[in-house]
Amino acid sequence: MYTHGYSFLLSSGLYLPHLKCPSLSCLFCYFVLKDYQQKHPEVVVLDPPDAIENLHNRQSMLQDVADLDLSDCQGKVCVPRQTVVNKDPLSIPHEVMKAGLKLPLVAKPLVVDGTAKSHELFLAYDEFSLSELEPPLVLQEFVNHGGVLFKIYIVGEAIKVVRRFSLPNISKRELAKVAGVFRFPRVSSAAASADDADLDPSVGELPPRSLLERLARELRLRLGLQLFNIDMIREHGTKDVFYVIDINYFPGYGKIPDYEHTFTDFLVGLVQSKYRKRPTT
Ligand SMILES: Nc1ncnc2c1ncn2[C@@H]1O[C@H](COP(=O)(O)OP(=O)(O)OP(=O)(O)O)[C@@H](O)[C@H]1O
Ligand SMILES: [Mg+2]
Repeated sequence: MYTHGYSFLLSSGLYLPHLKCPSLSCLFCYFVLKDYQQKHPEVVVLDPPDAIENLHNRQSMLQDVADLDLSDCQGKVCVPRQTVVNKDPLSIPHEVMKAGLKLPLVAKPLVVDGTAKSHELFLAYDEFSLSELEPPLVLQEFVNHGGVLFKIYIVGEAIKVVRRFSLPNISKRELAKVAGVFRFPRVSSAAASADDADLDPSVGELPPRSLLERLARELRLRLGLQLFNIDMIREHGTKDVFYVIDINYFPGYGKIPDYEHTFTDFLVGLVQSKYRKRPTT
């Protein structure tokens, strides 16, 4: 079994030995896997490296969500308005104005490559301080969401949702009073689960199941992936307007209750469907 960052390889129902790799998006692993795939076309590569690569860029990762039309569903799923600045930090204020983005903004490194630096995020309260940031960056409108985030884990056809604490709302008053760009800690690794917290139902209520099922199915097809998670927030003050802010490949499934069963069911299902497809001799 090849677990780190990339796909599971199944060869006639036997797993390959586990290869250890320190990085979630190691280029070496990427080429090893590509090479292996070419030499062993009989092996099922669950999630193709090229599709995984798509999630390592914060601009391309959200494109498929932006293209979705779920208007016939119970709710709306959008992506925050955003723009990309590749080079000149001094051009950021102008680029933000050109794109018509509203403050405050979240500044995120464009490429997610498994390093701590690629997860260094900043909140920007005024346009002039934006030049202090280091491109290449995605600048995204901050969406007030009541401080709760939904992590939606996809394992093939299975969907599991957990609640995590997130950044608090930013009021107009605070925005008017504060200036500058501020680095904020990696909330996802620090935050405790919000599943047992006494949350205001208008904030903590899970997104409708039918919406999640449709979203997961569409993204599985469009991204061409089976093992990923979606970070989604509900726009504060609405019941059913959601924003996808991040998609991660092969996330820490340990955070979902009963993940062992979800995973083994998925793997057993794969082996069974492989055997079913085999021509009988
Ligand atoms: N547009 C946004 N509006 C409001 N909050 C946001 C927005 N984008 C990000 N955040 C907050 O910042 C956190 C981290 O953002 P994001 O998931 O995009 O970055 P990341 O580097 O992948 O972080 P992590 O690895 O912790 O998930 C989110 O969990 C959320 O709390
Ligand atoms: Mg995230």
